[in-house]
Amino acid sequence: MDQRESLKKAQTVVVKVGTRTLTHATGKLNLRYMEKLVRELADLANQGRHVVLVSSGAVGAGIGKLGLEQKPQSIPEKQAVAAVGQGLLIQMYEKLFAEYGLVVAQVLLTRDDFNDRKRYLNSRNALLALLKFGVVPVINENDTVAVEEIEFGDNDSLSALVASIIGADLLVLLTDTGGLYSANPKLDDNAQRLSVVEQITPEIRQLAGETCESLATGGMVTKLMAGEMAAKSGIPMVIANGSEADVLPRILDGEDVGTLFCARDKCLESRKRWIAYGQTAHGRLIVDSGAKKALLEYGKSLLPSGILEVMGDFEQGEMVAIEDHCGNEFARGLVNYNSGELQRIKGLRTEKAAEVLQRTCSEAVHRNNMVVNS
Ligand SMILES: Nc1ncnc2c1ncn2[C@@H]1O[C@H](COP(=O)(O)OP(=O)(O)O)[C@@H](O)[C@H]1O
Ligand SMILES: N[C@@H](CCC(=O)OP(=O)(O)O)C(=O)O
Repeated sequence: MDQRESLKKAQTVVVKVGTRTLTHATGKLNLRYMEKLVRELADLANQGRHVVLVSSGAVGAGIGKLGLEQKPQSIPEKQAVAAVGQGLLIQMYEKLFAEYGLVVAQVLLTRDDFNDRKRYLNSRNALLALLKFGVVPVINENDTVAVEEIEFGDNDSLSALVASIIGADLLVLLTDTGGLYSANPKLDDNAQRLSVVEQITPEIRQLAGETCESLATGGMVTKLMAGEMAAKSGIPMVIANGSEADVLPRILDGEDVGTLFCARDKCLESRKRWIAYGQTAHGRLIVDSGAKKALLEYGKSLLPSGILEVMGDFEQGEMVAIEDHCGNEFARGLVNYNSGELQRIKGLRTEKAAEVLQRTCSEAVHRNNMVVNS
């Protein structure tokens, strides 16, 4: 079936909207746009689809409300401004969705909520329960508590992770350009829109530039990262201009709107998605070329004998990045030893490792707990 045609059947749709589309340059909410967005989402819900909204704009709206000239630089100020803006956003969504008889639920997440598998599954179950009740979850990063170590930093990645954990059928990123262009259309008048991207290759990545807007985060770079995460989770993604008339119904009617990023046929199963995207790496294992080949080409587990260096401080069961000696990460997985133990047995054959630790020794990272880049 044509890739666009297949979008018609999407049952659960995650829509992410960026700051620049939700707020005016003053930081005040763009009410006309919010009304349009809510109307289109409500119409999708009326078609019997489940909709999830990932909405940025808390910092932008907070700036507008407090009459600040620019984005605050310090973390506490940014957190305070987000707390003000998030309230405004949800109040407006509640009012607008209520006009169409829909109930909204505010869901604020941080990266930390996904690190622990139990919390990850709890978040998923809560979101699925909301959808079962016919509620529209309105999700944002919990900016008021998220500091660097536990933040996503951009809602493009957050929306892809949300789509992945609830097993959505489509992710739509609404922004202020008509999709991915051959160059940044804000800077180059000759830039051409790409209609379909089969796979995010290094050439495609090269097209993506930063944002030109001071209130936005990430530009096309983070949108392509989201696309990669979605594709590997088996979910197609569309980037489109949120201001275009009827943009959401047209995408779901299979029209040639925005840029469609196709899903991979071979995608990761749920637990491996959590290993690949839900977790932050607690440490790094630098491995030799033999180990790299065994992992990438022969689908093997990582043995202590292939480890050259152990970096960072981690506990057994935590997620570590696996890198070659040039520092290229090519896999990640849950480690069977803590960092102190691995320091003592790195480079040793299994029998020798057992002698050193005085217990039976096995793989450093078992294949079942590992995801390799493909
Ligand atoms: N190749 C490209 N195609 C389209 N937009 C691009 C490209 N490279 C960079 N951009 C920039 O990405 C911006 C959209 O990202 P961003 O400002 O972060 O929006 P949002 O707030 O919707 O997340 C565009 O306004 C544009 O300036
Ligand atoms: N969580 C932040 C938005 C972060 C973000 O990704 O912004 P954007 O690039 O405008 O989607 C906020 O609500 O202000």
